[in-house]
Amino acid sequence: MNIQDQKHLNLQSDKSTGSLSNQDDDVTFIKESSVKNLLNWTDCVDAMESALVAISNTSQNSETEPFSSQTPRTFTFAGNKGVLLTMPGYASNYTLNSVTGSDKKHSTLSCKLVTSFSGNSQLNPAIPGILGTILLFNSDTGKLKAIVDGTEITAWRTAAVSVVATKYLYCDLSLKNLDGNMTGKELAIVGCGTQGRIHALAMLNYFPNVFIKVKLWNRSLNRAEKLKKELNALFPEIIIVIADSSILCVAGAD
Ligand SMILES: NC(=O)C1=CN([C@@H]2O[C@H](COP(=O)(O)OP(=O)(O)OC[C@H]3O[C@@H](n4cnc5c(N)ncnc54)[C@H](O)[C@@H]3O)[C@@H](O)[C@H]2O)C=CC1
Ligand SMILES: O=C([O-])C1=[NH+]CCC1
Repeated sequence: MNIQDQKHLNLQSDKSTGSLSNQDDDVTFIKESSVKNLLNWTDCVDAMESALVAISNTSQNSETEPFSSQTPRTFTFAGNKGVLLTMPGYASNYTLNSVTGSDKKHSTLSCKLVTSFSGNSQLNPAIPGILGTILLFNSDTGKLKAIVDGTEITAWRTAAVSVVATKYLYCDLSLKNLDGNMTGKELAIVGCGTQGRIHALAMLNYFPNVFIKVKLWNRSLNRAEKLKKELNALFPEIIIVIADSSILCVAGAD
């Protein structure tokens, strides 16, 4: 949303949350930089875990159990330049344990709009190929409550779902049946674009003291080097190496 659009909606800045809210309509706009400040891995993984539980129950008739309703996403092609995806969804009776405890139930009605334009990486300056905007509605009245920049959320939630899968399909199994410990592990990241980067950050932040080494591979060396530098600064105790091939990257990794 550009500045003129914001003025048109008579949005006012809320310094405490970094959000912009239209007091007349009670529509809040949360821009990307504020979204980045609001996200953390514990809450994000918790939310994805709850969403997956709700998604697994589509019966729609529970007063108390989590359930969801989700139509297939639609694809609107903008010639051969890119595509606009619409992703509506409703989740009800879910908990966010890390935020509001296990008693409070939440419901969310929303629609995410995502564009995917592969040429964006060639722009100067480059912008992400995948951009998102999330519309949040009051789930009792259907009234629009918030417009949230969804680019960072889309990146985070994708990696957060991988963390949930790792937690249940790898860590539990590892602790119970495999080698019986969760330290000294090696993480392999194949591809160091948006998703490769955020997956590395998700795994290293959510599972502290688990990984001793991260192996990176990317088709072009410069992106692997950029991520190596970032991870070295954030996790100086972890060995970060660049593998010569994708096969060598995954060889021996956990
Ligand atoms: N960015 C996001 O938030 C989300 C992305 N996705 C999906 O994840 C995938 C990656 O997306 P991004 O990380 O955003 O893209 P990106 O453009 O940031 O990164 C793409 C990665 O793929 C590598 N790559 C591309 N072509 C290759 C080839 N022929 N051989 C080897 N490596 C190649 C690039 O070097 C780069 O590491 C896409 O399929 C996207 O649809 C899914 C959900 C969310
Ligand atoms: O599920 C999602 O949000 C996306 N899938 C591909 C691009 C974004």
